[in-house]
Amino acid sequence: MILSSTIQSVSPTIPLVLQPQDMKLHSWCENFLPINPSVKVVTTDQSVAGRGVFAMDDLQPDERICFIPNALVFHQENCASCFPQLAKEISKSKQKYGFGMDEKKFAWIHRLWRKVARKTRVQPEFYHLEEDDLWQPELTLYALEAIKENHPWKEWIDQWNRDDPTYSLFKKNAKVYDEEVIDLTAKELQKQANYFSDLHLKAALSIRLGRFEEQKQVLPLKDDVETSSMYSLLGSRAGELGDNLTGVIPFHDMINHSLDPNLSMSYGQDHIEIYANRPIAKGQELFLCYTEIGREMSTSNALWSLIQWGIPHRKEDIKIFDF
Ligand SMILES: C[S@@+](CC[C@H](N)C(=O)[O-])C[C@H]1O[C@@H](n2cnc3c(N)ncnc32)[C@H](O)[C@@H]1O
Repeated sequence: MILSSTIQSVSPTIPLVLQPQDMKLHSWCENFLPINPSVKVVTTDQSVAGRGVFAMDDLQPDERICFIPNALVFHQENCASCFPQLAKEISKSKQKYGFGMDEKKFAWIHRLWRKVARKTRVQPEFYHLEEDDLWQPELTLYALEAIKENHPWKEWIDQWNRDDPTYSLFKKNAKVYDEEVIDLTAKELQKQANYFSDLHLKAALSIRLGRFEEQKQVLPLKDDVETSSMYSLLGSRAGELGDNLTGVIPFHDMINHSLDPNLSMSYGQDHIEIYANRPIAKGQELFLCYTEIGREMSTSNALWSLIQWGIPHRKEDIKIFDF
């Protein structure tokens, strides 16, 4: 994986070739959403992340890349109408949990956070688990259900992928007390972003795993590798879509991140559109900026981006040093 969140890939010398899994994914997308015939999802070393979306022909500014009907977006509301039984179970679990009722239940995570704060001098935000924080475990349950039920989303979900140290940790279904594996993961992450201290990385990983454990006490998630892998995959693909609505947008989720993106998005009443915001030459990779913060990237955003999305940023792209 190349550590280049801001560098646009140059026109490749080797022609881009679609692998069989790329063709499968592409035909799934084309079945459901209009995509510009000049762009393709390609698995290639020329992508910043092993797979991305590329221009197979020159694209003009404002040219539409794809049109995604809201009904296809994998978010809590659409999932609840596709899987009403599971939606009922989720809602019952939330009611049973009773947010804010039993603060003592999570005293252990507050203790952990205090320890982290003492060691790193980072003041972690102390917050109690709220209903809005449950999008990741909730969408995990729906994604696993879609696979089980062979829902039309399955073919797309089967292609979800990420390749970074945090994902490896979740693929082992590691726990917050597995210090050795957390240590090793922090070392791997440090190779990608050596401006973070070992302690910061370990703290961030522990908080991430701790929060997952906390969420597992609210929703009926299994304690297995399939569940924790899906949870981590979702974390790297989902975005906030509106009030209490988070989701994964088909095709959009195949586009990699850059702080200097060549694509922009617009939101209609019932659809989302992605279009080129400048001329894009044949062979270039297409990019969106995942963070609204864009060029105002701070150290805490960079740490979050590394842990949650698996995306390292260059030190020179960090403009605000908030720890
Ligand atoms: C929404 S997906 C993008 C498509 C992804 N490459 C794929 O093959 O499915 C987000 C994942 O892509 C990778 N990624 C995206 N942008 C990246 C970048 N600029 N540098 C490194 N990895 C990136 C990260 O692993 C992240 O978890």
